[in-house]
Amino acid sequence: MTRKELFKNTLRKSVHAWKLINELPLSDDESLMLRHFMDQPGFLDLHWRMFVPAIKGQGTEEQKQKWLPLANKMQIIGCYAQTELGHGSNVQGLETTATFDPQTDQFILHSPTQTSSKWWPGGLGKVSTHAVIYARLITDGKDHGVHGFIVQLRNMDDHSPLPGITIGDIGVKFGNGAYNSMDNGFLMFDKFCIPRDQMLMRLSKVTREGKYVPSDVPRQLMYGTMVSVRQTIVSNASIAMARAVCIATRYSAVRRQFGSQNGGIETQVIDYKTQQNRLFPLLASAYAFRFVGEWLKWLYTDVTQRLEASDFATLPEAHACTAGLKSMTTSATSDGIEECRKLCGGHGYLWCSGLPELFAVYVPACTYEGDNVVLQLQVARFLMKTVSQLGSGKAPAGTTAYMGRAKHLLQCRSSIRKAEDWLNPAMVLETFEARALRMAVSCANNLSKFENQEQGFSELLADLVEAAIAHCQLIVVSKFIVKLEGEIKGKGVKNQLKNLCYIYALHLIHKHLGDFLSTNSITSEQASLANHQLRSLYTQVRPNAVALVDAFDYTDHYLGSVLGRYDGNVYPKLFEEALKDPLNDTVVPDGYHEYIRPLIKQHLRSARL
Ligand SMILES: CC/C=C\C/C=C\C/C=C\C/C=C\C/C=C\C/C=C\CCC(=O)SCCNC(=O)CCNC(=O)[C@H](O)C(C)(C)COP(=O)(O)OP(=O)(O)OC[C@H]1O[C@@H](n2cnc3c(N)ncnc32)[C@H](O)[C@@H]1OP(=O)(O)O
Ligand SMILES: Cc1cc2nc3c(=O)[nH]c(=O)nc-3n(C[C@H](O)[C@H](O)[C@H](O)COP(=O)(O)OP(=O)(O)OC[C@H]3O[C@@H](n4cnc5c(N)ncnc54)[C@H](O)[C@@H]3O)c2cc1C
Repeated sequence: MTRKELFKNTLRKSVHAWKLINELPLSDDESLMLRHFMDQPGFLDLHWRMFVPAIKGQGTEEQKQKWLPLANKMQIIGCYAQTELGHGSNVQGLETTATFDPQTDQFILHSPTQTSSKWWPGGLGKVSTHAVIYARLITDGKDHGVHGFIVQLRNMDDHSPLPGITIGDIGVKFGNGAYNSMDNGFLMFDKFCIPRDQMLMRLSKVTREGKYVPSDVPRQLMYGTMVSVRQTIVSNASIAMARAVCIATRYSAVRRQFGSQNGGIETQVIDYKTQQNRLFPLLASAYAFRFVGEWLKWLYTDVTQRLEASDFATLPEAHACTAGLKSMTTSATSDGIEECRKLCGGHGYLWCSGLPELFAVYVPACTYEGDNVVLQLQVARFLMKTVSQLGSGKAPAGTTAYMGRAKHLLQCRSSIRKAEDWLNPAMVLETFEARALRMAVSCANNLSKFENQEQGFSELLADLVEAAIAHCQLIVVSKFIVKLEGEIKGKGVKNQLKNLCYIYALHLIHKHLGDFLSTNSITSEQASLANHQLRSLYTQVRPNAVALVDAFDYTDHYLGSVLGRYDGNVYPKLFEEALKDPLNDTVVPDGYHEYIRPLIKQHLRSARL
């Protein structure tokens, strides 16, 4: 499809989905499922995942009563317009202004520079009638920082932009189809006025007289919508990883190369240890991210309930966990999808493998909802704060509880003696805890050598990100272990999950061996025992690998991959797909008479001479 066709088709699908949701009707969870099967980014994502939650989270009761019924019935369509041409990560650096005019009781929205243009918001370019806009609030010449506003963008009769608004699509993005179904947009305000009651005022307010009343709750609650989406992105990472792994695993069982003597049957590529060493950790990651996603959903629900009761104690941890896990899982999944493409050899590069499209649509997850490095630095700040408070009497809680055992973890030596010890949950956990704590403490020690903490932080950014990743990996490993300790129906299933859990943990040890050795969390002998155990786990997973991806229950239609077909009938179907290509409509291609024939004839003539 051309971009225009793709966009229009996505509108058609979205509206059809909305119709089904209402007619059947579907529950929230079922609607989410429908979104997965629709399998295309579109304006509904931003309306439901960001616009509505922003009003719910930051609006007053009156604002919710006014706007939510309209939004819930989709009588208005909204998006989340925060990022600007000049600033995305640095939210405090946004330039759009919202100046209160006491004469008219309105805010005047203005884009003072080109870099202040809103740039990227999904659904903004062509669809949304409304947006939650983030702009610097100015009253009586004073800048109060960034706040949210509900703004109508387009005329409700003919969809034209309202006077004072310039709006459009930012252009083609990475890949052929992929994220191009979405109208990511730009927007400029030219002294555009909105009534005062359209500032989202649950947190801070502007009175009729123009007095600014600051929030009596943490201002970071303004970032709540991002926290909520980051949480869902973790579960989505598992879905995308599982999809790529399903394709690569099934195809690896079909594909044969080498290994035959005297023309006998060749080896299935899945039987090569190198293939297993690349594939099975990704299979394990798909399961691991699902379990940590379930846990994160619980954590998010818990913090939401606490916030409603004005208990803000766990907000920093919820922010650190959602930011860090969003970052870690999306980076691993993007890399994992690309690895799956390579695991499928040349055919993985074909569009009909399903992997190029999956990669193109998935990879912006490393950037949207917070650049992955910027988010890990938030985790690092949280860790440095926690380390600095050790010994102050305030015991670290939740995912940093292990830091409360700093004395032990800083000096303990791993008691792994034989390969099987690497299947001991307590020993594995302690290894990850020791590594994470030692990396964090080492950063904190290095930071303390700087007179200026911010300057020290800047200098140590790369180390801090590594410490943050180590902490996040510990969370994923620990939540997988907790899952195993819970009720799992069927001993066989439990055994398989156990194998995957230890593959996940031991492959991380192998991958980050430098961290584990340099922090003395393990010795090189223990590292080689871990490798030995990993190889043995691969052997145990091998006979069940295809069943473990069948368990994701993806239909062929959803997978959209010739290589990942359930029936394994890959080669005839590759031919079928090839023959569908428009280039094969004619035997002699368009352009033959114009370019190829004259070229060949010229050679023939010169050959005769
Ligand atoms: C699509 C493929 C097909 C199939 C998939 C199938 C289905 C998919 C289904 C649905 C999709 C799901 C979701 C997708 C929906 C939409 C996603 C699409 C598009 C994405 C939209 C966006 O990108 S919106 C824009 C996002 N922007 C960002 O994330 C900006 C990142 N920057 C920031 O968050 C902040 O600026 C910052 C955190 C980096 C820094 O903030 P600030 O400068 O204010 O803070 P400080 O560093 O000074 O810290 C101050 C203290 O505040 C704490 N803090 C910061 N943030 C938070 C927070 N959120 N909550 C709580 N506390 C916070 C910080 O820790 C500091 O604390 P101290 O104690 O140290 O003072
Ligand atoms: C597909 C897609 C959809 C999007 N949808 C929306 C939307 O609906 N609404 C919306 O408001 N926005 C949206 N965005 C914007 C998105 O949220 C931002 O692009 C994202 O937050 C990253 O910000 P940035 O582009 O400013 O990156 P930058 O911050 O400019 O990042 C550039 C580089 O600088 C590095 N960097 C930046 N700051 C630091 C630092 N402090 N320390 C170390 N390194 C740093 C980053 O790691 C990165 O390598 C979307 C983006 C994409 C790609």
